[in-house]
Amino acid sequence: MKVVKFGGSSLASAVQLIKTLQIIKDDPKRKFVVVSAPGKRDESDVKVTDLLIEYGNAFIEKQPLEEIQNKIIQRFTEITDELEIQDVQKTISENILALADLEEEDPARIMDAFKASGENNNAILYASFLKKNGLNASYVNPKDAGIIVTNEPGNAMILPEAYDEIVKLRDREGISVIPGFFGYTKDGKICTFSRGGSDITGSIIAAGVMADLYENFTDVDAIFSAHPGIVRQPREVKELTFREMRELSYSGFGVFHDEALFPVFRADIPVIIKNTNNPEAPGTKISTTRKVNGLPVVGIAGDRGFCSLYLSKYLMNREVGFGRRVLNILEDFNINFEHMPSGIDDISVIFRENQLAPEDEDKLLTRLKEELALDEITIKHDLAMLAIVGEGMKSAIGVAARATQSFADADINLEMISQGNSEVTMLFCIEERYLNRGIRAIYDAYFK
Ligand SMILES: Nc1ncnc2c1ncn2[C@@H]1O[C@H](COP(=O)(O)OP(=O)(O)O)[C@@H](O)[C@H]1O
Ligand SMILES: N[C@@H](CC(=O)OP(=O)(O)O)C(=O)O
Repeated sequence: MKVVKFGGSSLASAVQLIKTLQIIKDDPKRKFVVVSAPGKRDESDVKVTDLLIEYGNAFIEKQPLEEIQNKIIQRFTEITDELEIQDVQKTISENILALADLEEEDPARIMDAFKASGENNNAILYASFLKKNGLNASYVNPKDAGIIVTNEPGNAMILPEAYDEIVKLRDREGISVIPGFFGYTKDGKICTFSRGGSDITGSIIAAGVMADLYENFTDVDAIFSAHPGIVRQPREVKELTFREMRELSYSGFGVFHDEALFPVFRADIPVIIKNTNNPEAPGTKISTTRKVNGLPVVGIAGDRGFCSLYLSKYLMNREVGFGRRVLNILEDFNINFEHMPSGIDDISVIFRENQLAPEDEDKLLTRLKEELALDEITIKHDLAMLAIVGEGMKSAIGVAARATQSFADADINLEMISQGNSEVTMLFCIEERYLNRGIRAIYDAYFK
């Protein structure tokens, strides 16, 4: 059996839903369908999830709700009218309006209940659409599916015991349509995954039902070696390992959520990324191993929004526990660091800017300077991390040399270089404003 996930772009309009119907009909093994909320119909459009966030904010701030409610209902009505499944529209409209009766104080929980209703109502809609077209399909609420998650609004994680329930879905008759993006806490509260989290639901269901394949349908023929908005017509990647995909997703490939790989990786279930608009294209396969085709690098990813703390102290190398004390102070500020390159007498800590509230910056620097008796401490903002990824890098010589030369030729100064022991990724920290130029330079160096 196969688990299929349709992303927001695949369900943005009636025309898109009709394409997905053919995909489901083409293969009777497609027994589990995980759906996102309707996404963007074109570049200028707004995703239903973003409309629901606007609705949730208006509700929290006790502002008028009618306009935004109508906008959301209208998005669904356009689809149900065109697909002639108007009977289900009444339920969806009522569900959207009922959000305004929510009795909940915590803004984060309110927001999750609002966000989740995009996927939930779309699953109700989608099951009705499949039935109308002669398929034996039914909607399954994530609670009934057994998707029990941690109590972290907007950032939930699946609990291990959830799999004991999810496996029971195998016995269901017909096609099960499951909303993506959210689960329930042990005490029955809705909690969403982080943004893009329907990919995670698909992976959880695939691992839970022990599927043969997890098919993730999106709007591109394959995963490309670089973001198609940055490099013109980048090369398609036929195969990736889980490790390569994890590194690329984490470093900025928005096409597949980085946390979504974990369940399928552990269960050793291959993933295929395919295009709803061109399902004949072979797509990109992600699995444990792949043939290394001679090229050391498979992809180049980049992400903005980092900052770097530079700490220096003469004879730091002699001080036992120095690193631990730095990290303890960071922990007090709830900062999760990404990288920590070090020299003899200095250490840098790179973390995402959103980890540190601007009003806390001075406090953090003062505490570090005083408690660690530093000679110097500085913080640099507006940095980007650029990652070069490929299993083939392990056995290739000169990968770093070629990259650093390309940065030099493109007139880009390197703030930091780091290569993990796995040798699957090499990371470069550069100024944010040079990120796209850097990606293009590195792409040309490895693929042209
Ligand atoms: N390296 C990449 N390869 C393919 N697509 C990428 C890459 N990096 C970013 N993307 C973007 O990811 C988009 C698909 O992801 P997403 O918007 O989450 O789709 P969905 O609506 O199917 O969930 C593509 O349209 C593309 O612009
Ligand atoms: N709709 C949610 C979850 C999701 O996965 O959506 P998409 O498949 O459109 O990336 C979001 O926008 O975050």
